[in-house]
Amino acid sequence: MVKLVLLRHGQSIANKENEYTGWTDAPLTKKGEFQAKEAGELLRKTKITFKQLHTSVLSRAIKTADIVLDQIGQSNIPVLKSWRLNERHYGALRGLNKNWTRKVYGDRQVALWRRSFTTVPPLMDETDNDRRYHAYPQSILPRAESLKMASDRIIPYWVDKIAPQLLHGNNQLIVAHGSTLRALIKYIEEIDDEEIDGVEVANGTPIIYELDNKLRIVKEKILKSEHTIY
Ligand SMILES: O=C(O)[C@@H](CO)OP(=O)(O)O
Repeated sequence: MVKLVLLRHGQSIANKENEYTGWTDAPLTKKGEFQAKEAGELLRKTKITFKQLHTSVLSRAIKTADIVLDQIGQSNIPVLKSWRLNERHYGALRGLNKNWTRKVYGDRQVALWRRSFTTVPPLMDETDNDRRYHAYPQSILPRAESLKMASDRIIPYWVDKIAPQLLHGNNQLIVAHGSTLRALIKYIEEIDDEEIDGVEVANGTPIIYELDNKLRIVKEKILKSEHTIY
């Protein structure tokens, strides 16, 4: 049985400040580094050997991945980084405090922005002018994304880079972001559009799937530590 592990990065400075983050490159806090280390320790005990690690181009995920690989003694494996695994783009909301937006726009609007499948946050005027995206045409870079839009750029990555590896029996580790992982969980577990708003992914908490040769779930386990907070 092949194994797929999903892991959300440790706490970032923006998580700590309760700010919308998306593609903002917020670094890990000390607590975030600790959570990554703890996730690595939990994974080491499973003795899973990975063939590849997939992550985004955002430093909170890359740093978490580095810490985990070090902890599990597998820093030698290939690490693939793709903007397709970036967090969902929060558009003009990024940098704003979530509680402040609740006061100004109301709980219902904030719940839609944060957890609905199709609601698009307010657009930024321009796409991100950051050199890590310069190789891509403006037309494919978002100015804000619903979870559905994020899913539409994440699933092709799954189909091209992850599923073929799993079908060859190669265990895969994905270190990414709350909504990137919600999109993948929705796809893997075939969760309805209306039900996905109830799915939360905690920082630094590995989710292990055992999959059969058609990539159907045989077993799922969440490795919680005593510090896991949803
Ligand atoms: O701000 C963000 O980018 C995400 C993840 O931290 O937050 P939320 O839980 O609101 O989708």
